[in-house]
Amino acid sequence: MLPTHSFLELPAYQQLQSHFEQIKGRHLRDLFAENPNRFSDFSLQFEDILVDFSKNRITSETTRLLRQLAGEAGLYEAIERMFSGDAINVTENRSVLHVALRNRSNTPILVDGNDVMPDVNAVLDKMKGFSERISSGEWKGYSGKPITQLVNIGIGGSDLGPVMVTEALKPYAVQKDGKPLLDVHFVSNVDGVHIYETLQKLDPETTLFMIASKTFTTQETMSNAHSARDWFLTHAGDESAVAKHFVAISTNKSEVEKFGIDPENMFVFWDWVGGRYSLWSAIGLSIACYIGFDNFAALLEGGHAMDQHFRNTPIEENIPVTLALVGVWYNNFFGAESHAILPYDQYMHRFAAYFQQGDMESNGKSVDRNGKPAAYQTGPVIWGEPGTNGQHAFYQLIHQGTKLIPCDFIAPAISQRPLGEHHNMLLSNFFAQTEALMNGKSGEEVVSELVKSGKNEEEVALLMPFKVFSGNRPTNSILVQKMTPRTLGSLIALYEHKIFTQGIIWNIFSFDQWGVELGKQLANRILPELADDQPVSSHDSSTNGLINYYKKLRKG
Ligand SMILES: O=P(O)(O)OC[C@H]1O[C@@](O)(CO)[C@@H](O)[C@@H]1O
Repeated sequence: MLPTHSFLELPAYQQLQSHFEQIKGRHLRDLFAENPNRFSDFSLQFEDILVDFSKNRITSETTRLLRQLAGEAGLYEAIERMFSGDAINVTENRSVLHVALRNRSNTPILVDGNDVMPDVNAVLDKMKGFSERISSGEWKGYSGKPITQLVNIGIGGSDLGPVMVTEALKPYAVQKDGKPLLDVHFVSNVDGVHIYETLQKLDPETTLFMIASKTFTTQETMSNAHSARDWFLTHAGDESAVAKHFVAISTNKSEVEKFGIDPENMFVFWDWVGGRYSLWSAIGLSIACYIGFDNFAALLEGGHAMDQHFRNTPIEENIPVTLALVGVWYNNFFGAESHAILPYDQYMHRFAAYFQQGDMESNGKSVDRNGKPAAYQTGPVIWGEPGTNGQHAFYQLIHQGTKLIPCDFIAPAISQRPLGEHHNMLLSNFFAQTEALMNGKSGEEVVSELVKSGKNEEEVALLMPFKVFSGNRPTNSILVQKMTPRTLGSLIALYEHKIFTQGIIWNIFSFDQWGVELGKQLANRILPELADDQPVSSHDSSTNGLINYYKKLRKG
């Protein structure tokens, strides 16, 4: 087992507790007033990515103590252990090497004494060749037509990454006659609606299904894959056509063969790739086909550049570590329970959803690496929607609610789709919201506005309390020049390493996910009970009652 610390007993934790008592009441307005260089003192840059963390309730003493906390928690050693291929995923006895998938400098990375890079590069070459055969039209379906529709069938990490990236990089889609060559679809939910609605849009002669599953045993994915295969065969008629329209992406060759996919059409990855960290692997095949392999390679390059930044940059300039530490500050000292990711970029509309799995499946743990219950908060609830939509949905709570919601605002300086004043309007909101959250609006300002608007004394007295904004609500602003494949790759890797850093500080195992097993086990137990209309009594009264009511209702 790893030599591990107890978070609460770290000297820096105890110093941070007293520091918190000293500064928790400081207002950001005052922190900015006392340091005209606050923006430059609390901003970091990586390539074209500017990270402004000055609108956080921190001082230079806060960052000093937080960095000390990271050192005491063994962060530097932990980073080296990950990059060196040590089996840091202890409970599954696996390495954690999504960084190898994008290791474009090809330095050897050893797992059990073997350099994994030749295998990584062989799969990338196979992905390149396949994506080029699809985009050139060389790959033909059973009736001799080229492929124009891709369907990725997967869930969790076998879905969320490809969805997020193909949406975020839609402007980079391979084009034919002025529009995207490929329609890309994603089926994930076991709800029959999902596969049904997708199949309605497909031409079996020109559709290719990618069955993406690390284990190739996930109930949702295998059910959807079989339904897709059945649908396909009703049109194609002949089993031999399957090979032209189904490929598999998995670590499990025997299950792929059992499904009936030719191993030649299998794109492999390895157990040292976590599902939620797998978009860089063959799981990214739909991405590589949709945006072209060169753009997929640029995504990898961006991730690799951030890996090198994370591994080699001193903590004071280290962006993933900085964002991780600021998150620990709110999570463990201010008691914040969630963290909002708010991209001011409609193409990035699935970015927060992606990191719901990335962060919450990694750090949603309550037992530390010594197997002891964690007597402190660990991973936050991750949520978010694109701006400006969120402003019309939940910003009321962020501005005037009783909860502290640390927020990451993300925006590109250059729009992929410039149109009149739209981008300036978007960015004016991006800038205004963090300014408003920081400054708020005082009672005096509210009174003066109300008087100016003609309200009488009684109306002013009535309205004032409801129109005051306390401000002092913390945000990070991440401003990139343009959301290119490289920039997106760096941004994703940035958040991955933030999650890693927080896991080390909280002394938890971030790369297993035992918490997803119980629900699946119980569902597998209940499924056969639903096969007939006999009432059940093997559960608690609620579950029995619900199942029996379902059986009654479904009769119509
Ligand atoms: O890729 P697969 O093996 O089908 O797993 C899908 C998803 O299921 C999990 O919930 C694990 O069971 C996620 O960790 C994973 O990304």
